[in-house]
Amino acid sequence: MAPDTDTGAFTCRWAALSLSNIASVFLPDILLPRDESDSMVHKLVAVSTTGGNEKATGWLREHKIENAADVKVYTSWEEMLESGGYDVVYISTPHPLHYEHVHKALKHKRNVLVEKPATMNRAQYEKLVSYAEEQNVVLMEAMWTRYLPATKYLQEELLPKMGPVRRVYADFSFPIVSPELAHSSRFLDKQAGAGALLDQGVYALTWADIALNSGTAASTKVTYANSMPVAEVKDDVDDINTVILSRTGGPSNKQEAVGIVTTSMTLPGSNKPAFYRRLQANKPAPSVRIEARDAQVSIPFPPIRPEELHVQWYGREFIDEEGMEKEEIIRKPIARGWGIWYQADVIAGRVHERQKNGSSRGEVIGAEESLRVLGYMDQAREIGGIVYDQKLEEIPSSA
Ligand SMILES: NC(=O)C1=CN([C@@H]2O[C@H](COP(=O)(O)OP(=O)(O)OC[C@H]3O[C@@H](n4cnc5c(N)ncnc54)[C@H](OP(=O)(O)O)[C@@H]3O)[C@@H](O)[C@H]2O)C=CC1
Ligand SMILES: O=C1OC[C@@H](O)[C@H](O)[C@H]1O
Repeated sequence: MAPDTDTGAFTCRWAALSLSNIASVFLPDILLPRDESDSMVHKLVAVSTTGGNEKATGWLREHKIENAADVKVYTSWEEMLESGGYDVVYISTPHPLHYEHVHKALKHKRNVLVEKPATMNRAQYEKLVSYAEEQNVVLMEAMWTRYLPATKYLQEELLPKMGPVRRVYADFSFPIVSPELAHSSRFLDKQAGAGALLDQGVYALTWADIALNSGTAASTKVTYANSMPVAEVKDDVDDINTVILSRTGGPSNKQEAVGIVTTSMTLPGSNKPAFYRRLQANKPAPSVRIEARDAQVSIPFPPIRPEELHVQWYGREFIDEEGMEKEEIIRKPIARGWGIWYQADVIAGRVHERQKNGSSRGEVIGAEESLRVLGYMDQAREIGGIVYDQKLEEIPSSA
């Protein structure tokens, strides 16, 4: 356990398994300066990279990591997992490697934050969930969107007041793939888990899950799926996907609702420079629309990083002089940086609690939600015909 700072804040020490593109967003984001009154700070203490010392040194310099000289560099991820000396390991390798990397981390009793999608399928994550519990550590899927202020406000304050949800549209389409993109990129290489459903659908399905499953005992499953691959790429890499979820059940089957979920890695438009900058565009067409009995709420693009909720309440008191429903815009801005750090505070907080108070069993933050969404992706793949090499889907017998 790291000593608390002079201000009494908990210092959460991080190790990074891989210096991936997203690690270059996540790590600088968690290291941004914080208010003195904050109850925790994050510190990077170890990295492992297959790119060797040169990649690590260049990366630490490029990202201006303050304590770079003290960051231990490993060229073997196994060795880093074995050695310890940190509170949480952040795993951001391509998704077909998540199972093996998380499993090894749990074996060494490391707390783990693993990038989305947590694994290739539900069965793999089920296995990791029970293993984390057995090993008495904390595991969490890095579904960062769930932990942002706008999402939390929607779930905790707005949805409970909107009456039963009847329909949700959720789209995450973002043109990552262009004709110029190398076929070896993880976005087009099936061995690296390429495909819009696992990469982007996981967010859109998360929104459908939030809308359909918050505060209800009803059950939701995929009833239709259609998948169109990226043109002119050798393996079928799924691109334009349409998935329909149906919710049934609840008292007298009154909780019927539908979710329409879409993805694309080629629509809308072309992929030109400034990938992450383009993700900051607040486009007027909503990416998510949740329709309930008493109101509807829309979320502008990008649905991975909402900062505004556009709400229309139904009822006479909300009608303007022209007979139209008034729109209320609720702003819930991200306090600093990209906002991917909120989830880091969540897992660090749990780890700190457990270090202070002790624990006899591990815990998986958001386990039910992650498992439900992985289950929807399994069902959609089955119906829509999205197939990966069986080896990527296995649970190795030694594990
Ligand atoms: N939360 C979010 O917003 C985002 C999440 N993601 C998720 O993060 C994951 C990574 O995506 P992305 O950053 O685009 O990936 P990249 O292709 O940029 O990086 C993947 C990295 O994994 C490491 N790696 C690859 N193969 C191996 C191996 N066999 N053994 C050990 N390490 C290996 C390498 O890092 P090194 O060279 O350092 O060893 C490589 O650079 C995916 O699961 C993706 O879905 C991606 C983008 C955004
Ligand atoms: O998680 C992600 O967020 C941004 C996307 O465009 C990217 O493909 C995906 O991996």
